[in-house]
Amino acid sequence: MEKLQELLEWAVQNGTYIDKRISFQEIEGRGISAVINSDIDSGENLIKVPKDIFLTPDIAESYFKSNWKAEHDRNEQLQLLLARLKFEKEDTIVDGVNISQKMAKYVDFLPSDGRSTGLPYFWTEEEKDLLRGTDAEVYLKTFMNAIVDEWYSAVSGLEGVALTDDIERFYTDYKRGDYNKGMAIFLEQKIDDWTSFPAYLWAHCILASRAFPCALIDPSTTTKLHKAFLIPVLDLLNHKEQTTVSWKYQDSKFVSFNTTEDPQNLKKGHELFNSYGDKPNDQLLLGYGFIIPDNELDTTTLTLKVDKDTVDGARQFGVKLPSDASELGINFVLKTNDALPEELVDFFAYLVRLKSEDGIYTTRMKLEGLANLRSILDTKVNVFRNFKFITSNRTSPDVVKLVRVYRTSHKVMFQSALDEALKLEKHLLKKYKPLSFKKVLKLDKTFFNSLLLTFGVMNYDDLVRKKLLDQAVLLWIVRNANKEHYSDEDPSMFPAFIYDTFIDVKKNVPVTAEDVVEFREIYKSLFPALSERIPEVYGVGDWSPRNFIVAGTVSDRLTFKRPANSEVYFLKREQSY
Ligand SMILES: C[S@@+](CC[C@H](N)C(=O)[O-])C[C@H]1O[C@@H](n2cnc3c(N)ncnc32)[C@H](O)[C@@H]1O
Repeated sequence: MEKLQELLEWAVQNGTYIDKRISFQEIEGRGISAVINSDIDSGENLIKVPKDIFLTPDIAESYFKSNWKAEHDRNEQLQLLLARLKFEKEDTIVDGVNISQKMAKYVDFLPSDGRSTGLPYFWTEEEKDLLRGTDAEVYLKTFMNAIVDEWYSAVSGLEGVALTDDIERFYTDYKRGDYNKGMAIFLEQKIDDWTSFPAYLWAHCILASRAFPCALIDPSTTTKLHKAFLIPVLDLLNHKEQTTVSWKYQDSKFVSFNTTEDPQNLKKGHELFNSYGDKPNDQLLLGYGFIIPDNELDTTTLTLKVDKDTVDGARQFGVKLPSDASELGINFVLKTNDALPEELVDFFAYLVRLKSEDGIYTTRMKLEGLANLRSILDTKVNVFRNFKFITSNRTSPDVVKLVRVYRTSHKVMFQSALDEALKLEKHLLKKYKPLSFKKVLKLDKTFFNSLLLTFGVMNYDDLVRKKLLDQAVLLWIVRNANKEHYSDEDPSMFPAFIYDTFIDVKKNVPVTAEDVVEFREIYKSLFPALSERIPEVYGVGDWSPRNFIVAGTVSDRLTFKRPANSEVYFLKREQSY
């Protein structure tokens, strides 16, 4: 708190304006926070910070000048300058100004070490393990690798700064994978070299969690939103989702903070919030070290790996894949308010399409695809549900609590996707009202009796239990093809689309040697017994093995088996909307 007071006094002495109705205090779980002392009815100009105390990339550029040899299109220079200000005892002079002295109160106030930034880069290995299998785990590794490379490129390109052996060794060992485990121990050491990786990572975390976009003060950076600068005091405000604020660069002299938050939320005792932008929990966790329970803007990723032909084929078919989709992975983003994106359903439909379904999404494809998607989502939910939290004296209760909420929010998103997939399946079945095999058995009493007599099947569930469902479907498809031979039966029992598909397949699809092998056993288990026992059904028309093979293809093309209850439906080949 003493450092906070010193920071505020310094800022005010240097021209900062802080509305008297705001004070700063520590709030459990959020650190320093801005609290309202008396009701605010208009949120204009509550804080104004003069440009003279900003820490900008320009200052960093002036400091490094021609000594800087590396490429830099991110925040490398400012991060390195900040690391120097924090961890180097010698003064840093920029264009004759002693920046170390000038910014001392600000730099002293900033978290004293990496761990205190709260960002997961500085978590213990045991804490990072708690993120296993989540998007945050992937981001953490990917970003850490990128920051290491960015740092090494920056420091090794610094003219006049000789890198220590330790630095060189760290980089080589890191690249070899020696730090895959053990990074935490390395990062726990006291930082005493401003060019070291821990110093740079600390500075990266400070910019990630406190900086503002340069575009605010420098129009030339409007397309480079990652370019950042620091505004003392304004960076003391915490974040609230969907709060409406604005920062204005007035007369190119100072940045003001303004809020149009509902005055009900600006009453005495409330906290004055900033907005860090609309962010899902992964971004909040990686950038700020906190997350929002029940975050309406949350997202999770379902990553699928398929070969290049499938990625290209899906695109050609018209599936709207994410732009970065490739054979390395397709990342489908599931959102809290859009748990089951259409393109994900389309992609799964595409994966199960048959040659005969080229060009359109049939209802069968949609239903079959959904069934497969549901099984993947179900696995995801179970992985989250069964995750065991291993805690020890190397896992802080705060981190455990945070990861619990994070993991729960992801489990909930996968569960919502699963619920949506089930709803969509029900909706499609209701909309297209396909003929169910259960209904067929009710209508076609002769056929059902034949199953009763030969297999002792009493009802549909019996068929499923005795694993005779698939055979029964094939038998009925062949019976349907033989419909002209059943003059006593009601012809409306035999739908034309199944008959027509049968004729079409028989005419156009060649029988392969594999087909013969596949159907031989099934056929032998049924014939000639069936035709001998129930000749009125199986002794008329064509019950040859060939027709069985054709029925197999017809079944592939026209049926969908609902995983929840093994109900089989016959679906016309038609576009699903
Ligand atoms: C820009 S600083 C805000 C000032 C900060 N509270 C401090 O003590 O200096 C951002 C940091 O504040 C904390 N923070 C901001 N908003 C928060 C929130 N809604 N919940 C929890 N922590 C929050 C996080 O530690 C974050 O990294």
